[in-house]
Amino acid sequence: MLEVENVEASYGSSQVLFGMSFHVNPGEVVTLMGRNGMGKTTTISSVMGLLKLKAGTVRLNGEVVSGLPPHRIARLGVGIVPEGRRIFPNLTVRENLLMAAANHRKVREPWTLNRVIDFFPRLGERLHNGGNQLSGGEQQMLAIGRALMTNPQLLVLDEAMEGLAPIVRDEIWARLHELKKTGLTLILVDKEVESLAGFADRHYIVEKGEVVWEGDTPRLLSDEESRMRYLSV
Ligand SMILES: Nc1ncnc2c1ncn2[C@@H]1O[C@H](COP(=O)(O)OP(=O)(O)OP(=O)(O)O)[C@@H](O)[C@H]1O
Repeated sequence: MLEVENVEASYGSSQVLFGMSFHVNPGEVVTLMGRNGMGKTTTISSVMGLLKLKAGTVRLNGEVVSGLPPHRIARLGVGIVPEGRRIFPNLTVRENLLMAAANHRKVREPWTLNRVIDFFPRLGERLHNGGNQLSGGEQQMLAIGRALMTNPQLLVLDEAMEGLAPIVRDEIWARLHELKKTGLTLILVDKEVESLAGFADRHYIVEKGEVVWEGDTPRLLSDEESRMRYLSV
């Protein structure tokens, strides 16, 4: 579904991605792991069209999308739950959700306001609260709900569990399991090997702007040396 090939990208004169390559098959859950500052978020920005590539290609369903503006890539069905959530603090929960609503690919059972509220009942209780009146967990649910309202075929979550209490994380993991069951393709950027291993199919470890390790979950769990080398802090 998604192929990222030899992507190079910079912020001004400082290069961050040096030949980033990975792929995601339809229905898969894939992680990008790695320590802080290694280029995971920059990789996501490159996929979303938020950063001009110096080299390399991004393909979605076989078609080159690198070079397209972000709104075109979003219309093709790539949804994002960005690092830091970025919900609109001055809009209500309902407004945050409705402003994202789109079904450009004409999916048969689209995500709607009611479906998102059924999925996250807590958002239903907070529908008329402002984005700035929500707890961290509720904000994260809203960020996921908002991305679902775009009816993505590929959903990217960047550090979705960051700063959340364990009980809230469990609640959100349970929802992500439900999304996986629907066949939605997911990319998770995260650092928590334990929770990711129980959920994802394959993993890529990013270091200094390139993939230095890849493998499925059993391989990740058995390769303690690589986990220590690339992921321990
Ligand atoms: N907007 C920016 N302008 C300049 N440099 C940036 C910008 N965003 C990120 N960087 C730098 O690019 C490098 C990669 O950052 P990136 O956010 O992609 O890493 P990451 O692996 O996602 O880490 P984290 O988990 O901390 O978000 C870092 O050195 C960072 O300081």
